[in-house]
Amino acid sequence: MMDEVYPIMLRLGRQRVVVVGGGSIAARKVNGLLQGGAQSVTVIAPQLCEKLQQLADEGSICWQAKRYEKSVLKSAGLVFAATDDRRLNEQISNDALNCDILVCNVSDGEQGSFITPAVARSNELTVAISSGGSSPALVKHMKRELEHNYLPHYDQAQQLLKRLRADVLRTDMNARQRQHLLSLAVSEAVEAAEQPYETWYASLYNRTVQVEGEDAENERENN
Ligand SMILES: C[C@@]1(CC(=O)O)c2cc3[nH]c(cc4nc(cc5[nH]c(cc(n2)[C@H]1CCC(=O)O)[C@@](C)(CC(=O)O)[C@@H]5CCC(=O)O)C(CC(=O)O)=C4CCC(=O)O)c(CCC(=O)O)c3CC(=O)O
Ligand SMILES: NC(=O)C1=CN([C@@H]2O[C@H](COP(=O)(O)OP(=O)(O)OC[C@H]3O[C@@H](n4cnc5c(N)ncnc54)[C@H](O)[C@@H]3O)[C@@H](O)[C@H]2O)C=CC1
Repeated sequence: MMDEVYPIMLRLGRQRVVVVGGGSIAARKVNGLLQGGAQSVTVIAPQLCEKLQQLADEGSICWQAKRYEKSVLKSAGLVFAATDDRRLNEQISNDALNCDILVCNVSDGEQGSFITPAVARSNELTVAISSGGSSPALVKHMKRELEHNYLPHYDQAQQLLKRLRADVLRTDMNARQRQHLLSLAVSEAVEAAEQPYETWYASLYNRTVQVEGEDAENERENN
């Protein structure tokens, strides 16, 4: 049984990510990293599989054609120990942990400091699913289901609510009014695309101001 885990959404940007190993599992991790916006991925391996070779050829990743040595961890922010040698993966994990670098050990999930969730994406929505290492095949299945049957349903609502929230943040509504308006909007957003944005916005605004007015009146009466 794995310990509890704490999920976060990382902005990797130029952060240096080091992947040790160049096989199919390393390739899957690299793919996820690139999809997640990583701009500096270095792969350390004497040999690369076809997919990684292609990414190296097109300049999407950096390849150092050599065996692991501790110095490759220098200035890394994130490390994947993804060779086919369990003992080496453990060594890499310990080296990284000793330098306070976040590390994932692909041959023993309990050994590193993080594990890789399955990730379902649809536009700006990202859902990360984890079984804490107990069933990777199940989270892979759930990811597919979310991507095909669930997330697309919210695409339009997400775009609409993004615009609405930006507009609302520009008004002089107070935090309570904003919260009221936005939670009202969420309950309507899936259907809201059928009317012009301005009409919907005005309706939300009027209802929020009205409810807030009634609330303030009730408060005065109670005091
Ligand atoms: C702990 C973790 C560490 C980590 O890698 O981060 C880990 C560990 C291990 N996986 C193993 C096996 C498999 N892993 C997959 C698939 C995925 N594995 C992923 C994550 C994780 N795997 C982390 C936990 C995630 C969690 O549960 O929350 C996914 C979600 C994300 C990704 O890899 O990107 C990706 C699916 C997403 C996608 O495809 O999009 C499949 C299915 C398949 O390949 O079809 C199998 C075969 C079936 C099976 O065994 O269940 C083995 C045994 C190796 C051996 O036999 O030697 C270990 C070692 C161990 O158990 O510790
Ligand atoms: N976490 C996960 O999702 C999963 C993990 N696994 C584990 O992942 C391991 C790797 O699997 P694959 O990628 O399929 O293996 P693979 O055999 O395709 O690739 C192994 C890679 O490690 C490299 N390597 C070996 N010794 C090295 C060293 N000293 N320094 C640097 N690189 C070195 C090789 O050059 C090769 O590129 C498996 O042993 C298995 O335990 C397997 C399935 C899923």
